[in-house]
Parts: sequence; structure tokens; C-alpha cells
Amino acid sequence: MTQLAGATIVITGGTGSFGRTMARHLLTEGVARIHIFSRDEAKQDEMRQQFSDTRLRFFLGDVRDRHSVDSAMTGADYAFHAAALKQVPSCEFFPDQAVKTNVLGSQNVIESAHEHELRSVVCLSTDKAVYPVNAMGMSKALMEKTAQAFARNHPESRTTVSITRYGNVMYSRGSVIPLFVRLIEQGKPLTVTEPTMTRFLMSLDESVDLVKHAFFHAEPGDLFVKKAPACTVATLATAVAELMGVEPDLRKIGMRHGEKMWETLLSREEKIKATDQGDYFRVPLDARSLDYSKYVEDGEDGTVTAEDYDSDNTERLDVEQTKALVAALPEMQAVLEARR
Ligand SMILES: O=c1ccn([C@@H]2O[C@H](COP(=O)(O)OP(=O)(O)O[C@H]3O[C@H](CO)[C@H](O)[C@H](O)[C@H]3O)[C@@H](O)[C@H]2O)c(=O)[nH]1
Repeated sequence: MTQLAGATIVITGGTGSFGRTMARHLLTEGVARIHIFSRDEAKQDEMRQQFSDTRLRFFLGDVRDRHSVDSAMTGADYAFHAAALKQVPSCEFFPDQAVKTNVLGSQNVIESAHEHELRSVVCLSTDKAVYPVNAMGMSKALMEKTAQAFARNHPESRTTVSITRYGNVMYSRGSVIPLFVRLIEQGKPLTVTEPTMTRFLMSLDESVDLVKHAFFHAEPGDLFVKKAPACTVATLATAVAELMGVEPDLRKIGMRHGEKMWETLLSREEKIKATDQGDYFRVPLDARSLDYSKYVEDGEDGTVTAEDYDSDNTERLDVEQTKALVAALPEMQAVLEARR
């Protein structure tokens, strides 16, 4: 039985917004130690001072460097693997860097966890890994395959490797909501790429809940997604403007490189295999072997009629509902407070 109390947990990419939020949750669950593994010494120092908790240990390293990963895994029970290159544009320009961090780095994390006999590793992926059109999504799709192949090829391992996928985290660094807020504060029109484009909406706390759900419920190779509502970018821009008490002034700028009109959390092939767990979908590992003749005789039924689970066919929020979600974000509350 997996339990957090008394455990030692590694968080790769531990100084990022996910890592910091997860660390806060874990500290309230009575963990013995948290190994924060990341590349940036300045962010580590900042986090060390902010948290000021002796249960945090900081490990400087890079997932590309297996030796540095090993040092963080030593003595640990569980790992949350959040280290990644996640910016779409930078991965477009440097896809080799995305492969090194997101694919080979993830393999290092999984293999090191296995060799150090951790009980569980949850790998964080993204909706952009489904039918990927950009290098960030493609490298995350390969990370998922790496995790699933490990589970398939190592049934004897003590380490349960699982995957979570989630969509846009509202108010994350560099994302569109803080941009809209800035534009409104500067009295500028809101730059909307394509008004009808849809995105899933999720809070940082919900992403932590999803990862914890995977942690407690995963069988080797499982993939979990959290059901989430979505809205169009025009709705989002209007909601932010109305919350800030200004007349929405939207300017259409056109789609950016590597963007899709909607994002997909589960392909129809995955959806047909998924079990509905209330707030979550669980997709079990496809454990079929490399036995091709069996493949042909024993194919999947039902795939043809199934639908993807995407930001176009999930629950669609209107302006009022979107305002309620955005208004609940602590960052937005601080902005609204400052304008009062
Ligand atoms: O000026 C802008 C900028 C964005 N958008 C739109 O707003 C939506 C959300 O855009 P974000 O930039 O917030 O999010 P993305 O879906 O493009 O991707 C974001 O989330 C990803 C994780 O899934 C990566 O972290 C990525 O680098 C990050 O930009 C998109 O439909 C986008 O077209 C606008 O309308 N106007």
C-alpha cells in the first residue's frame, strides 16, 4: 500500500510551479523528506528560503545526467517526474534538446528509480502529446511510450511507473491569462489568436490532485487524465476583461506556429479502453506482446465508433462560468484586490 507519511519523495523539476505546489501538499501529509531535483541553483536557493523546512533536500543536477539523478534517488521511496522542456516555441527551434530532456532524461529517471527500488514514479505529460503537431508534444508522447515500454518489459520491477496527462494550467508562467491581465492593465486590446479555439482549463491544485490520484491508484503503465471543462479563447478573454471591470476589446491575431484548434486528452483508441473513475479516466497499459500474428487475429473492436476526449467535446463553459473559475485563482484574486 502506497502511503506518503514517513516517505522520502523525489520531485524532478522540483522548483517549478508544479514542484512547489506538490511540495507544499506533501509537507502537510507528514512525509519524512522531499528531494528537490533541478538545474537552477538560484531557484533552489529561493525555494529553500521560502519553505525553510529541514525536510527539503536540494539536489542540483539534470535529468540528462544519470549520475546526478542517481544521487537524488538514493534512499527515496517515490518520485514525481515533472522536469521537462515544456515551452512549445523553444522545442520547435531545438527539438534535439526536447529529445534529450523529455525522452532520454525521462528514461534516466525511470531506470534510476527502478535500480534504486523506488515503489512508484509518476511521469507528468500533457494533452499536447496526443496527436502531437509540435516537438514539445512529440517528445512528451515519446516519454509516455518510454514509461509504458518500461512497464511492459519489466513486470518484475518493484517500481510502478505511471503517467498523468493534463491540459493548460490557468495562470501558469507565460500563459495567456497573465498576458490578458497585463494587456488590460496597459489599456491595450486583448490579442486573441483565433476566437473559436478551445483549451481545457485546470488549476495547479487540480494538477497536483491528479498526480496524487495516479500515485495512489496506478498499476504499472497506467495513464490517468482528469476530466476538465474547456472554453474558447474569446470566452476566456471576455471573462478576464469583465472580471477586471473593463469593456472586452478583442483583436484577432491569428494562430501561432505549432498550435491546434483544440487539444485532446484521450484519443478514441485510449478512450475505448479507459475506465471512468468519476473525476478521472484511467487507461490501462496495452500489454499485448510483440506477437504480430496474435495482433491480427485479436484486434480491438469498437475503436471505429469511439470519440476522442477533447476540448471541443468536453463540458463547454460560457463567460459567466469561466469568470467563476478564473476569479477563484489566487493570482487573479491578488490582481482584483490591487485594483480595488
Ligand atoms: O496572445 C495570445 C496568446 C495565446 N492565445 C491563445 O490562448 C490559448 C492558450 O495559450 P497559452 O499560451 O496559455 O497555452 P498553450 O496552449 O499555447 O500552451 C501552453 O501550455 C503548454 C502546456 O500544455 C506549454 O507550457 C506551452 O509552452 C504553453 O504556452 C491558446 O488557444 C492560444 O492560441 C491567445 O488567444 N492570445
